[in-house]
Amino acid sequence: MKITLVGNGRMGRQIADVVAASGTHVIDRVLDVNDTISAGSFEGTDVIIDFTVRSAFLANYPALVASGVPVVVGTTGWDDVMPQVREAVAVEGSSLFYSANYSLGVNIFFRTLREAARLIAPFEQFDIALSEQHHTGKADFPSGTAIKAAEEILKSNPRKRKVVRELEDGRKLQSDELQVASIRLGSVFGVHSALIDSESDTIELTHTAKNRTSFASGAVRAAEWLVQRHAAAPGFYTMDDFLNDLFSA
Ligand SMILES: NC(=O)c1ccc[n+]([C@@H]2O[C@H](COP(=O)([O-])OP(=O)(O)OC[C@H]3O[C@@H](n4cnc5c(N)ncnc54)[C@H](O)[C@@H]3O)[C@@H](O)[C@H]2O)c1
Ligand SMILES: O=C(O)C1=N[C@H](C(=O)O)CCC1
Repeated sequence: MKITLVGNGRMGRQIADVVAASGTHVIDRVLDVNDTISAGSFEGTDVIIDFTVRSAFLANYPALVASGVPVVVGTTGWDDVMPQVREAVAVEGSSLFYSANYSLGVNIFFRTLREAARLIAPFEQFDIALSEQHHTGKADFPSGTAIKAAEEILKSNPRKRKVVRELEDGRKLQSDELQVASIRLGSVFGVHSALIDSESDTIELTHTAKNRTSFASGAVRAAEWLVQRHAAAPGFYTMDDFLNDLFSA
C-alpha cells in the first residue's frame, strides 16, 4: 500500500518506522502543519493515516473524506463531532476507520472491562472509577481511550449514568457518576486503569503501554483491513468491526 501520513509527530514517526521495518508498504507522502491540505493532496495514494490534533482533524476531515481515499484516524479528542464526521463519510461514499487506541492489548482490556462492569452491576457494594496517565506532551484529556473505556462501563453498568472528568471542591461524587481521572506525567506512553472497590476488596484492571509500537502497528493493520473493506462496502468503521472479523477468522 502507498500510505500518506497526516501528522509527523510522535505517532507519525512511529508509523513510518513500523512501515519501514515491515518492508511491505511504503510511505508515499507526509503532510504536517505547514502543508495546505485539500482533497487533491491524496491523489494516487492507497490509504491515509491521520495522527494530528483535534483542531487539525476538524480543519482537515472534509478534505480527507472528499478525497475518496480510505482514511484511518488515530487522532483523539473529537468525539463531540462524531455525528458530523459520520454524515460526511456517508455523503461522500468514502471510508473512515476511527479508534482511540489501535493497540490489540488495549482492545482486549476494553472487552475485559466490559465484562467486569457487567458482572459488578447487580452488586451495589462494588463501585468503579477510571484513571489514565500520559506524557506531558498530550493535548487532550481525558484520553480517547479513557472516554471509550467509560462508554463501555456506562453501557454495561446501569448504576453509572454519567462521566465526571474533574471534581469541584466542595461537591461530593454522586453514586451514578463515573469519575475519570487524568494525570500528565513525564514521558508515560499510556496507562489506563479501572478501579473497582468494595468494603472487602479491590479489583484493578490496568493496561500499560510499554512503547508506541502497538499503536502504530495496529493502525497499519487497520489500514490494510480498511482498504479491502472500502472496495466491498465503504463506510464508517471502528475497532469492533475489525476485531469481530479478526476474532472470528
Ligand atoms: N489511536 C491511537 O492508537 C493513538 C495512539 C497514540 C496517540 N494517539 C493520538 O494521536 C494524536 C497525535 O499524537 P502524537 O503523540 O503523535 O502528537 P504530536 O503532537 O507528537 O503530533 C501531532 C502532529 O500533528 C501535526 N499537526 C498539527 N496541526 C496540523 C495540521 N493542521 N495538519 C497536519 N498536521 C498537523 C503537528 O505538527 C505534529 O507533527 C493525538 O490526538 C493522540 O491522542 C492515538
Ligand atoms: O500519547 C497519546 O496521546 C495517546 N493517545 C491516545 C488516547 O488519547 O487514548 C491513545 C494512547 C496514547
